[in-house]
Order: sequence, then structure tokens, then C-alpha cells
Amino acid sequence: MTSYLLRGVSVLGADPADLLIRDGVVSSGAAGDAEVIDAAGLVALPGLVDLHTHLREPGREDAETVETGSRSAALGGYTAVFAMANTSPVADTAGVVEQVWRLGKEAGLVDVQPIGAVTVGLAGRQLAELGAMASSAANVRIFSDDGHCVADPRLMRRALEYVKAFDGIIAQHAEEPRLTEGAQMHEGEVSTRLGLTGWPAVAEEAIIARDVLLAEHVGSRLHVCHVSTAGSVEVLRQAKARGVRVTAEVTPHHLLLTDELAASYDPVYKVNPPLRTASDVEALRAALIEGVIDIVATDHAPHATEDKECEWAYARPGMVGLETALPVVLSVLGDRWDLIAERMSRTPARIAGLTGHGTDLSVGQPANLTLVDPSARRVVDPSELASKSRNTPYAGTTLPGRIVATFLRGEPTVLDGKAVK
Ligand SMILES: NC(=O)N[C@@H](CC(=O)O)C(=O)O
Ligand SMILES: [Zn+2]
Repeated sequence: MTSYLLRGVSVLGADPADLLIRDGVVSSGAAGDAEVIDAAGLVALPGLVDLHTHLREPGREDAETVETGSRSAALGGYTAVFAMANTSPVADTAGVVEQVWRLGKEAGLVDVQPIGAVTVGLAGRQLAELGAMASSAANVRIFSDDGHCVADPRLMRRALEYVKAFDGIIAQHAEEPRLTEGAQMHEGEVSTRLGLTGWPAVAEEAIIARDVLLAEHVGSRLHVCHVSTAGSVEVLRQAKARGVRVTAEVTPHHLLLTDELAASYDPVYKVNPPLRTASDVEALRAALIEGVIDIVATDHAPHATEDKECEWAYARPGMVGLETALPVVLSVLGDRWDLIAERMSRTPARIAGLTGHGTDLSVGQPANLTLVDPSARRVVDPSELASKSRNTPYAGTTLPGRIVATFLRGEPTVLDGKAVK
């Protein structure tokens, strides 16, 4: 196994020093025959951890596979991703989650941790085999019907009760379906102007309010996917102040983009939950800094060209995000490296109970890390993405930061900005 010496690297913005990677861990002592990487001007972060990735395998391998999604993740600085269950077949049995987990191991580019469905077929009618998925080789601890809301309150209560036994988490896609029927974008001034049916903020907020009460009642753990409104932030703030066991994520696109973009009628901007207003963006940024929102998660949602390059009404919602997440967050938070490490690596690893990731880069710790050039600027070119899909909302946009290298347990998955396999 090759050793690496990162010469003159700045760990989380600290003064430049050498960092030795040997036998899969951060090491000390003589560099010996280690391969030297000139890391002057580069910043080392613990490898990023994404709690919300859609890898599309099994079922839509034309849009993404576990392997192409893993490569996209590594290029984005990630060392672990959690794969959502809305595949085909749905990841609602031990068999399917084990398949995804095994495909992740075979690709060997990031640790792929499957998320199990809450309900059979994501249909919201009966609980899936949560226990069988938890005790499978994939060791599932997070369950979600993402793409769909667990709208039935009794089912949501039962799910929270069930996973409490093994300290599992229900991750909710918060959308009251009766309030979003036919919705095409955020309900507000822009939707009125464009004549498109809106998804009101309250459709998200009402479910979060209900679910924090259910989680409080049961004493179980709730995670809220892709929080998108200022009102949701207030519900979460109050719940956390009462000690409810709730965590929440925000996506890079909800931190940067607004509903005004829908006026282009370009379906690349169609996503669930929809892009909201500038004041929502402001509230989400403040909540992320404050910690009311715990983490950034990509909601990487690759879609085939025919599902995106069509009329707005027929296009599937979702955006790819793994390769642009860190640059977008850098553009929002600036070089607050410790905060970035907290929100994109340590806290997601802690929420998921994922050991070996999100650790500090001290001697003896697993060498899961990413090297970033913060002074680089990159114009996003969809044709250069490693993802199989091209649906990025940032085509032609200049973003700060370039991911130069990523290491998974001491082995490079990305070097010189290129995937090694
Ligand atoms: N975010 C999206 O717009 N789409 C996701 C589902 C989801 O995360 O809700 C997808 O699977 O395509
Ligand atoms: Zn969702």
C-alpha cells in the first residue's frame, strides 16, 4: 500500500504542515518512500459524508449506477454516501439493501450505506421489513420513503416506535400530499405570475410540525430531509429547544437558488421541494450557521435526458449535486473550514452513527479526507461531470474551489482532480 506525504497542507485552514498517510491512517514519523504531493495552498478536510444521495441502481442504470454515483461522490470530496431507497425495485427488503451495499463495495470509491424504505414499495400503506434490513449485512439504521412523504400519521408513529428499539432514524420527505396535488413550483408571487400550480410552504411545515410532535411523543429520532422554508426553520428551532430528537438537512441548491429561476421554464430548475424565495434562502443560511439545520445533504437526483429535457410539467424533479456541493457551500459560507467540516462531514457521520468518517485528521485516525484548492475557480460544464446524468442547475456558473484529491482509508480515489478508477 503506497504511503503519501501531503507537503505543506493546511488542515482546516491551520498553518501549513506535512501530513503523512500510511497503512490507511494518518501517521507520524519519517516519510521514507512515501509519494510526495505538493499541497501548498491546499486545505485538507475530513472526507465529506452525504446522508441523501439517489444512486438509481437497481432500476434506472441509464441515469446513474452505484459505480458512477460513487465516482461522482469521490470527485466531490465525499468518502461516504447514503443511498436513498426509491430505486426499482424499491429498497424495502434485506435483499435489495444488501445488493446496493455490495455494489458499493465492488465500486470501492466511497462507502455506500443503503437507506431502507419505511413502507412497502414506498406506497405508504404498510411498514417495510425494517428489522430485517437493520439486521442485514447492510446494517441499515436510516429509513426513508424519500420522494414520497410518510403521510399517514399512524404509520409514521409506528415507524418511529419500531426503529426506537435499535436507535434507528426515520428520515422524512416532508410534504403533505393533499396540499401539493399538481404542484409544479413554489406557491407564491412567481407561480402566480407564471400560472403554474404552487407547492405552498405550509405543505412542508405542517408535516414537520406533526412529525416533531410524534417523535417527541415516541421519544424516537426524526431526521428532516431537504428543509426549504423559513417557517420550517422556526418549527425546528422550537422543537430543538424542547429537546426533541430531531435533526435536519438543507441542500446546496436551496442555499443558493430561488423560485425566480422557474420563469425560464427550464426544467433543470424543477426540484422537490421546490426552489423557494430569497427570504427563505436567507433563513436557511442563517439556520445552517446557527445549527438549527444540522447538515448539508446533496439530494443528488440524477435523471436521464428524456426525463429532464421536455416540457416543465412532464419533467422529473431533481438535480445532480455531488460534484458541485462543496463549491456551492464555499460560495455561501466562505472559508469557514471548521463549520464546513462540521456540517458536511462530522455531524452527518455522527447522526448516522458512521464510524471512521468525520473524524479529525490526527495521528492514528482513518485517512478519509479530501484536499481542496480554495483559490481555484471552475466554470461548471455538465459534459465534464462523472455522473451519468447532466441535470445540473449550475451549467456555465463559476464556482469557487476545486477538489484536488480524495482519500478513502488511505487510498486515493481522486488525484489531480481526476478519479483514479
Ligand atoms: N428531490 C427531487 O426532486 N427528486 C428526488 C426525490 C426526492 O429527494 O424527493 C428524486 O429521486 O429524483
Ligand atoms: Zn425528497
